[in-house]
Amino acid sequence: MALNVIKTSRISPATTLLEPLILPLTFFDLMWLKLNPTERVTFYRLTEASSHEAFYSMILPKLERSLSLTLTHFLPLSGHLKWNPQDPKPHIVVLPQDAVSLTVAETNADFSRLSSKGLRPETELRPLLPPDLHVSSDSVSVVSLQITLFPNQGFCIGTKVHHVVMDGKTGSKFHKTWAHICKHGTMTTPRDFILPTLLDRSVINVPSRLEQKVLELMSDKDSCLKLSPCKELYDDVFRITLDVSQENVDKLKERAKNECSDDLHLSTFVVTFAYVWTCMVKARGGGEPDRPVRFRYAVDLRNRLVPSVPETYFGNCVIPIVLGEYKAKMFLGEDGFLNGVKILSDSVKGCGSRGVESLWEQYEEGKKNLKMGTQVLALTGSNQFGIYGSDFGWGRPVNTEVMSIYGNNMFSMSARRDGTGGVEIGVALKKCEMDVFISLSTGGL
Ligand SMILES: CC(C)(COP(=O)(O)OP(=O)(O)OC[C@H]1O[C@@H](n2cnc3c(N)ncnc32)[C@H](O)[C@@H]1OP(=O)(O)O)[C@@H](O)C(=O)NCCC(=O)NCCSC(=O)CC(=O)O
Repeated sequence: MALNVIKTSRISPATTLLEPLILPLTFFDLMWLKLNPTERVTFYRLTEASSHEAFYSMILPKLERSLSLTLTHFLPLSGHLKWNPQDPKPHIVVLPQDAVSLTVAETNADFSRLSSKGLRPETELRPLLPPDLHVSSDSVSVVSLQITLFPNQGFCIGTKVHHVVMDGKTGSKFHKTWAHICKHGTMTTPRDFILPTLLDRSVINVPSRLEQKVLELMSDKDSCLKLSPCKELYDDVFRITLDVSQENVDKLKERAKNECSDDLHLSTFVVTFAYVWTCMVKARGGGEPDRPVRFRYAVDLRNRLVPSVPETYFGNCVIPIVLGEYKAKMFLGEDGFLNGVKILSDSVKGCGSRGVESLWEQYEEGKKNLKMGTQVLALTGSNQFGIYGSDFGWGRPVNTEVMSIYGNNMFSMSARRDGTGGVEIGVALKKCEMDVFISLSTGGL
């Protein structure tokens, strides 16, 4: 696949910032200081009438103008992460001249194949992501974007976002706001993403000692702005999207109910996560049944804190939940699915009743005690974000993929494109494990 970079521009917010905007990182932001950026690609099909010329004369200028307008509501995205030597913690700073880097590229690749849900090599999708976040001696940018045209077929928006600046909920709101402004030319307020965004950090009400704890665990100050080295990308990693229909979700819920009389929290999230994790453990092989496995997901605390955090809050309000250590054999047998459901059901129930400090302590302990060789299966994204609602004026996305799961042990979740319930699960695995995963996951439904 050939990729030709046409231009790289800097898109600034359509507002005049008279003074720098300084946003201290909260406990929930600091947690993600060392994490690799969240990466996503989203594909849009163009109609036959949208020629190559129309893309450059009409579509691209519209995308650029609406991005600039959107950034006025999401100002921190054009800024940088900085940590001054005299400050106890880092902050995001937005200077009047700051802008977001937008790369425009063209490719001769087959749009239909790359944007399909079928098996695709990871290496063919990664060029659709923008260049890495710009790191200088004392700061790092927080967002990088790329729009790639597939002439006469469609285009793709690739994003890299430093997780310290926003979580998945704020991120999907950004994407949907950009789409809405592009389609309608203005920000009439749709019900599901109320503007303006709230930058006030005082709405995050957690014990102040937690910030110190997270800083101790996450960083040494000298190297705080360097992200962890990227995970190695193997040539033989493939990606697939597993479509779990509402009917299949209902069957999984029914199966859990029939196998267990306990009062379980049987949500779509719980049953599909448990189902996929048993397939992932089995895909690794049953040769070492005593090997340690862990599971990780994030919980949104906006409605679980007291007082709750307004829906309009811009930033992070999620905390990772680590489940384990378990032995692989617990998920290899007939009762593997039910074991997963019980663990997750208890965990989700606990998120509502346990305080933030207790959730943090569990995570901290897990991070410190991680044994070498543990298979950590992590879930990213959520079926509650409605990411397929981002229509820029040329229809809903044909596909959207979280790309930062290439590390071979992560998978992503979103609601399905057609809005008829169920979920999509994005998986990236080495080919040998992928073959087993496909036969197990499709066979079991
Ligand atoms: C902790 C959770 C994952 C748990 O999700 P759940 O869907 O299980 O639970 P929920 O409380 O939200 O409730 C919704 C579902 O539970 C059902 N439900 C509620 N009470 C129930 C009960 N007593 N018994 C059975 N079902 C019940 C509802 O009908 C619905 O099901 P049904 O669904 O079947 O209709 C979620 O609450 C959450 O916080 N999601 C957001 C996570 C997030 O933000 N992730 C992104 C992290 S950042 C990231 O990853 C990076 C990035 O993306 O950029």
